[in-house]
Amino acid sequence: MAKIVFDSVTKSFPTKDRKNRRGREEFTALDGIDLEIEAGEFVVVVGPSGCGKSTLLDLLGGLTRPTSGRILLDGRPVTGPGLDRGIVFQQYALLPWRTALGNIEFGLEATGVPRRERTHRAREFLDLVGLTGFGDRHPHELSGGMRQRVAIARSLAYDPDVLLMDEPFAALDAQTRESLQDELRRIWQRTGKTVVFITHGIEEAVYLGQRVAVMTSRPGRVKEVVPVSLGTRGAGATGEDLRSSPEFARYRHEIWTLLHDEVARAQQLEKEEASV
Ligand SMILES: Nc1ncnc2c1ncn2[C@@H]1O[C@H](COP(=O)(O)OP(=O)(O)OP(=O)(O)O)[C@@H](O)[C@H]1O
Repeated sequence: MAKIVFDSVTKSFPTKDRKNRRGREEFTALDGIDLEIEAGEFVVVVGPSGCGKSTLLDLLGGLTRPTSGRILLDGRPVTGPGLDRGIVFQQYALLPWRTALGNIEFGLEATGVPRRERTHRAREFLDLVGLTGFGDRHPHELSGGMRQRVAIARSLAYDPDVLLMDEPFAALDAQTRESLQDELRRIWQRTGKTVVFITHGIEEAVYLGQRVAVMTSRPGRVKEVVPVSLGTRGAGATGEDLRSSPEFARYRHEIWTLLHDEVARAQQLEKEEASV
């Protein structure tokens, strides 16, 4: 059985809309999501703004429950958050009063790892994300990219099977973003984690994903899942080689085409709502 299964998952929220005040109308954010993710896979989810990407990740993180359908992790329904899933958000969510090392250790405190072992393990993960020597810095003394590295290290330190990432690089400048994409691929290859990664960026999706799930505009459904196989990913290929290859351009175009109508529809919906 797949590591993660979304089985006809629907998520609705109660609405305060004037239009819907009569009956018990609800706002449907996700409608019948079916998606299976294998252990060790890197799956990227793209979709227009407001199509329910974060909601999908929150459900998998156990931060919220589906209205109908099931989400299975290792065959068992997700009923709440757990240490088997690490979450990295767009905003760093680091504790400002703790050092980089202290923030990574924080993730280990809940797991009952003894203090000395915690420090040792935190250093290991600080090294893994390329921050050797920065352990004593506080978040305000680190750049945005470094803070996000700390957030990734913190999520990895307690060794979750699954890493859930909600636009983790969206707030970074282009060069930092690209170098963190490389780091993340390297870490994924080394650790074998299952990664579910959300982004607005088509290039980011093609670069990172083994499969890219394209969602429809609201209510979010999975429109198509595109397997990405970049032959040029072989030994010695740089990020630049990959991004400028014809096959990369082909995938980018395929996903762009799938998204194009959905983005137009999402924008139309927004306009209609603004004029009510
Ligand atoms: N707790 C909530 N209560 C009511 N509506 C919500 C709630 N959470 C999300 N929504 C609505 O559900 C829809 C999907 O939201 P979500 O944040 O999952 O979309 P998204 O695809 O991640 O958007 P973006 O790309 O802009 O971050 C949005 O219209 C949002 O306003």
